[in-house]
Amino acid sequence: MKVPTASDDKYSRGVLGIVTGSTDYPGAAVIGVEAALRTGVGMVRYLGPEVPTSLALARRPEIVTRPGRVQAWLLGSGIAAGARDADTANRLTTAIAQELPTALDAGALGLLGSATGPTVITPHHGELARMLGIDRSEIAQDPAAWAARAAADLGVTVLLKGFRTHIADPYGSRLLVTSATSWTATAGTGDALGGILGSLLATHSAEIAASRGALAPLAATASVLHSLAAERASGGGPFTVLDLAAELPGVVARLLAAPRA
Ligand SMILES: NC(=O)C1=CN([C@@H]2O[C@H](COP(=O)(O)OP(=O)(O)OC[C@H]3O[C@@H](n4cnc5c(N)ncnc54)[C@H](OP(=O)(O)O)[C@@H]3O)[C@@H](O)[C@H]2O)[C@@H](O)CC1
Ligand SMILES: Nc1ncnc2c1ncn2[C@@H]1O[C@H](COP(=O)(O)OP(=O)(O)O)[C@@H](O)[C@H]1O
Repeated sequence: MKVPTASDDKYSRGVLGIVTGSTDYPGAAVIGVEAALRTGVGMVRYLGPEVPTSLALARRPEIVTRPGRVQAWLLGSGIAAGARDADTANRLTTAIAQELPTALDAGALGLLGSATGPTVITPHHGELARMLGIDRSEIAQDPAAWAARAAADLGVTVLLKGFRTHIADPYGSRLLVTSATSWTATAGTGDALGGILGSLLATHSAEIAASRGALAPLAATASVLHSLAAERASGGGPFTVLDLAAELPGVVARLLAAPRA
């Protein structure tokens, strides 16, 4: 995690561009924006249709909803692959063409073929099965092996979600994050993970530019932050996604204060 210094400003810390949410799934935009801001980023530029834009602004007036320079992108949560409006399709292709560090989720996973920049994909088992043209049960039998194979075949960093989250990259990194609580299996928690990951990509764009090998540890860090925030939000019982997001600043502070091994 990157700690701001006295010489930083909102731009030097990193700006995250977010193209998520739709008229059908506006909540995904709100969740991703909330999680990104609470993980710590210089600025969020949210670009989307009117309904999710209004909802995101109502919850988080600090976001900027005009296009402009960013250091990383989070694309696709809450966007149905087959039902993109022309503006959304245009925003997605424009973002991908910039070749910046990018997290591809949900409805943007199908754009992987045009993503030539440093890319992390964040599928659940059903989405990875669809991408690879295999049955979901095959992935469930050996998710670590399928994450590794997808990373090698697709040439990107893979974060395969589930109770166990497997992270693999084409350069040999293999990381595993086990969820602290299965109360996390609730709608929208994946959208929050996207926001956390996007925030880390934006604040570490220089490290990623120096080496795409930086993506896997950042993806694992996002997953750890997500799991710890879920554990705190849960306290042994159910929680909502915004409860998880509310725990993120405390989780970050606690990890930064912990002595390093
Ligand atoms: N508040 C909001 O705005 C929210 C918006 N959201 C947005 O909704 C959109 C659709 O996302 P989605 O994951 O619900 O459906 P989709 O990718 O079409 O998968 C369909 C098939 O895949 C499987 N499958 C599904 N989940 C699985 C799993 N965890 N692990 C394993 N397999 C799984 C299952 O297949 P089956 O069981 O039928 O074989 C299922 O029928 C997406 O844009 C997302 O961001 C959500 O985040 C919720 C909150
Ligand atoms: N049984 C489980 N126990 C703990 N965590 C889980 C479990 N199932 C899924 N998760 C986590 O919950 C999140 C679900 O993400 P996703 O499937 O994309 O859902 P959504 O699209 O509704 O946000 C992921 O972070 C995943 O790792």
